[in-house]
Amino acid sequence: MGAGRVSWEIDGRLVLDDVGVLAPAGAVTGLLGPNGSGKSTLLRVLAGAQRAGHAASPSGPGPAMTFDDADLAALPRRERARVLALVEQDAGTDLPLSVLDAVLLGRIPHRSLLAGDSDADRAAAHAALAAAGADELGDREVGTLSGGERQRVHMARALAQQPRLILLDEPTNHLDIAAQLHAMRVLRDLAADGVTVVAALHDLNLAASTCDHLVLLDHGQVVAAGPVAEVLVPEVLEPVYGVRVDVLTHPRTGRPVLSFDRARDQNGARVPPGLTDPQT
Ligand SMILES: Nc1ncnc2c1ncn2[C@@H]1O[C@H](COP(=O)(O)OP(=O)(O)OP(=O)(O)O)[C@@H](O)[C@H]1O
Repeated sequence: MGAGRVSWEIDGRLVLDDVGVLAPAGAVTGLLGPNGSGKSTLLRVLAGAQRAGHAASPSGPGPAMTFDDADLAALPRRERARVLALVEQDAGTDLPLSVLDAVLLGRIPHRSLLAGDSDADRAAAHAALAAAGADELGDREVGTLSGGERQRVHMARALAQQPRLILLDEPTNHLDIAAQLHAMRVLRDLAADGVTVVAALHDLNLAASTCDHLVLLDHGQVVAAGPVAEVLVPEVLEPVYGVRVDVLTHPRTGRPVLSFDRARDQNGARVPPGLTDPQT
């Protein structure tokens, strides 16, 4: 996925300031950043689903995001849904909908407008539920599920959509540790099948263990982007998050493992972020 430049204004405030995102195909890209840095807004703008606010200069004309050279925002909704799935944070529903029916919604872009669910649609929905670790929930009503169960169902709906680009907003925030690892495995498998995966994540260690590529936002701007080993370093993270960061190396995987502490000097006084001495 290649992005042009995205600027977005809400209530007169620039919440995305000339943001460009490149997400390699067949890779898991982690979208990182502190609260309010613009991750959810960016994902929704890229998916054409952002309702509040409007595009702003200085981005100027041109597509916000291209996928296989097509301007995704310009695609008709139905066509876009054949390419792209968005898994939103806490996307609740008040409809009395069974889990299976909720997952079958992901099949709509792939069938003719008046057709009902085919056997193939049902098979795809059951396969998606199984892949998301939710195969026992099919008969439940979505509104009765726990947060983690609902999160698996949202993932299953997106998998049933069989997208080539999947955008996920905090896909693991309600999941227990085993389910988190399972969800990230699912994303890695999608990437191995050639799907472009972009996931907003708060857990930097989950990003370290799973992602190939990272984009770090701060105050609506991209402050770092690149391979995991280049972005998850104290010089980049400390000024953005305002904490002290130590980076170790995982003995088995060789990937970074991060430890965090409040930034302090030798006397125990708090120091401005980014000024910690890596020797202490
Ligand atoms: N509907 C809205 N009305 C006003 N401001 C909004 C609206 N939606 C988002 N914002 C503001 O835009 C900024 C970016 O919000 P966004 O939700 O994209 O951040 P985020 O990085 O996803 O945050 P978090 O990690 O807390 O989920 C924030 O300052 C937020 O308050």
